[in-house]
Amino acid sequence: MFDPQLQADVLNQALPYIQAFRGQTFVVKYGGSAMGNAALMEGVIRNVLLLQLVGVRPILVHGGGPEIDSWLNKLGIEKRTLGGLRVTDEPTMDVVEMALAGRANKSLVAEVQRLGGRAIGLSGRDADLLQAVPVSSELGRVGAVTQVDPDVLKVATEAGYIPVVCSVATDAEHRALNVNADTAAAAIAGAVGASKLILLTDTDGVLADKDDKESTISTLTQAEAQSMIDTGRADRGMIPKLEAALTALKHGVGSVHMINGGTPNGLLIEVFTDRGIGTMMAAH
Ligand SMILES: Nc1ncnc2c1ncn2[C@@H]1O[C@H](COP(=O)(O)OP(=O)(O)O)[C@@H](O)[C@H]1O
Ligand SMILES: CC(=O)N[C@@H](CCC(=O)OP(=O)(O)O)C(=O)O
Repeated sequence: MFDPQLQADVLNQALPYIQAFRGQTFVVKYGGSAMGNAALMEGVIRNVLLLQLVGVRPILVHGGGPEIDSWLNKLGIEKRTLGGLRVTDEPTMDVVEMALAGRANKSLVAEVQRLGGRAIGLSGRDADLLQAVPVSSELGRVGAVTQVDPDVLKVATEAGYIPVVCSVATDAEHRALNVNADTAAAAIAGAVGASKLILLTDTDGVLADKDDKESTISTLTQAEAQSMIDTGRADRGMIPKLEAALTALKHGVGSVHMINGGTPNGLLIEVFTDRGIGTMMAAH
């Protein structure tokens, strides 16, 4: 039942967090695995809008692995991955860009607008936001970020827009490269001086045992994260996530949070209460 006293208490308890985070930039990475359901997406975007209204500058970076997979499938192009990254030949790169910069980006922009916010959709190729070089010949058009030009993000956030960024980057010849979205989010978080990088995915955080959904690690040190990668306790999508977290912390981001995009109000719980959910990695 609606309890006005309880509702007022909740708002009141958020005061110290709102005071602490006002004016700070948070990069929120929304993974394709947690983007599939319209009701969940609405919940996440409402939380992002609330963050902005209490003075945080949110930047939304998104993936769209399942969206890419479904278009590859329709076009009869085989999917291959290596170490959690998509092997990206030229036809695959076309599909990646169409799916990420097109469908995935615009559906998030539309959702922000529908819920009363102002969003500007960007690809890493816009304003040279994400510059990259090919990682290896084996991976084809997969890019490693070499430089971020955060200017356009600054202009947009200062004007009250929520930037919605997809992880397609530009190479030196102005051609597209496919960057893992966690990697892109970490590079952006470092370049804009974000205080938090929040990765929303489809597990409750980093699992000590990847086959046991109940084994979420609440606090992970950088050494433990490295060891999970080295010993194979993290695989597939979790490897780029842990590597991204380590990169972000190295570049001055205050903390990295990995939470389930499907937990109702998960973002608000993580940011505005001391009962964090998911996995937190701090700089020290
Ligand atoms: N130790 C681990 N803890 C949590 N998830 C793990 C772990 N190792 C592998 N994974 C896998 O990583 C997946 C998340 O990565 P991914 O599918 O790329 O998500 P997103 O689209 O959110 O980036 C999980 O669904 C899980 O299958
Ligand atoms: C190089 C590489 O693997 N790029 C990713 C980019 C999208 C992504 O990262 O999406 P999620 O966040 O949903 O996993 C891909 O092609 O799937």
